[in-house]
Amino acid sequence: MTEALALEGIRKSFDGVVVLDEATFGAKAGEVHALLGENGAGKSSLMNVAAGLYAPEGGRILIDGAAVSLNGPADARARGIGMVHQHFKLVMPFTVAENILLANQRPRYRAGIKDIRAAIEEQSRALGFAIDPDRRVSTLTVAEQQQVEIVKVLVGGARILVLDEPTAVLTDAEADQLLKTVQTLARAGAAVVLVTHKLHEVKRYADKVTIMRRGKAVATLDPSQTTAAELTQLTVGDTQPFSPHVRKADGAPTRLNVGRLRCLRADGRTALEDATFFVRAGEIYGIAGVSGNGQAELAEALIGARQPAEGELFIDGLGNVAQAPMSGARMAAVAAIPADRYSFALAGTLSIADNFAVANIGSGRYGSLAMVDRGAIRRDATQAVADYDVQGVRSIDQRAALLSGGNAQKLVIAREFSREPAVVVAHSPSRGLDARACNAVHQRLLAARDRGAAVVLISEDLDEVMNLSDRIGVMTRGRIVAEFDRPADRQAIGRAMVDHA
Ligand SMILES: Nc1ncnc2c1ncn2[C@@H]1O[C@H](COP(=O)(O)OP(=O)(O)OP(=O)(O)O)[C@@H](O)[C@H]1O
Repeated sequence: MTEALALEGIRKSFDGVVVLDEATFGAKAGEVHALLGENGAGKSSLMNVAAGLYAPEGGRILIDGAAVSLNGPADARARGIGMVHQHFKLVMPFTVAENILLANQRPRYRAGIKDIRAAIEEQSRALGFAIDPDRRVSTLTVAEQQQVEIVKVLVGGARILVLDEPTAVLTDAEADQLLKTVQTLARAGAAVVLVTHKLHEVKRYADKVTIMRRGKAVATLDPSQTTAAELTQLTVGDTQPFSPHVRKADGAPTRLNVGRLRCLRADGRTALEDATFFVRAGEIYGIAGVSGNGQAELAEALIGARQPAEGELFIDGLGNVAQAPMSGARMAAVAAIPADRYSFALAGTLSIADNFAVANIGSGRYGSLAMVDRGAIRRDATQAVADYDVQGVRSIDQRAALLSGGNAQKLVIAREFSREPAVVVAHSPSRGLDARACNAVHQRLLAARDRGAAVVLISEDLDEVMNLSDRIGVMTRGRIVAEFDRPADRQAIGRAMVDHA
């Protein structure tokens, strides 16, 4: 059968650095084709070529067997290629319907919005999503925004669907539901490309898998005939599995104390309701729960990006900072690894060095604001990039937005751990990381704990929470509804999530 999408010998470089090196990839209608590869291997770049965002320097693009030259993203969309990006491209103050209308222009706004609303409702129903077309995107959780992105490309008539790490922000159950839906779309005739780092998704949902390494597609395999260990080996080479030892923090001082914290969402609805827990020095406190139950708001409140409506937030050495303005001392004390790195952690248009400096400037380590020691910043940024294996850095003066998703996350982590924070707040810290980088981040969290930091690990990935946490709180509807000591019973945690929902 002819491939719906074929990319042959694609070449692309940036600033003279080769990013795609004769990469070849094909996706057939009716199939889910996974694309695997370590952070920075070129997966997003290759798909950006397919989506008309990057013009290739060599090679051919074929749609249904016919060579085409894509004249930008609108041209790719018109030919049935729809891509959902790692970093969503939604306009936050607009409603769902307005966003989808914007991406799929209609001649007249009024008729257009009615028409689009009906299309959204139809697609959402078919996909099993509960999307309200009139909700403002800024009030949606990350998982809901992901669904809007998928509906957006389907409303646009995509039949070649490229999903760049679509489940990175979803819980296991949400991811399963999404991938089942995606599989159904494929069976109904779509060609689906699934960029992912999650091997179980490849094994369970993909009909084929292509592995990329350093800009090349090095193998295409049948996932049912390949073990997860073989896929890991092909993707990142050997990685060392590790087992975190448990540290008993009983009796250690409390470094973070959250009492009856209440936060409202932008639309006035309550996101956090009486959230109460504490974390001791030398302890990882994991927060498990279905996404959208207040985790994002909690993380934002803890890192100072959101002011709580009520409640207390004690940080060791700083006192109650619930209503306090952001300060250099707080930035120095709390390491912030938020789930949405481009909203809260990185400024894409600033250089890598400036992004590195920004969270450390208040500490006085680089002089005063009036006299910044740029030499020291450059030295530390260069060292951190090396220590944390941030790849794809031609120069620390390059814009952070040019890093691959996983490498941008490594930069955030490098910066946040470059000081010795008393409290670490990590929300989905391994989102978008390949197996090796994910292991490295887990090791860093454990090292921070062993050094005496209080670590809050918020993650929708229950395995991650269970593997690393010394204690686990289950969060439902903005409250910690149950707590478990290690070793926690997975079933009991699952029940707590559901019982209180
Ligand atoms: N517009 C751009 N300008 C400069 N460099 C770029 C640009 N887009 C991508 N790159 C570089 O190309 C390389 C491949 O990045 P890409 O995002 O394709 O990797 P990836 O396999 O998707 O990684 P990840 O799993 O981390 O998302 C990286 O080194 C990245 O910095």
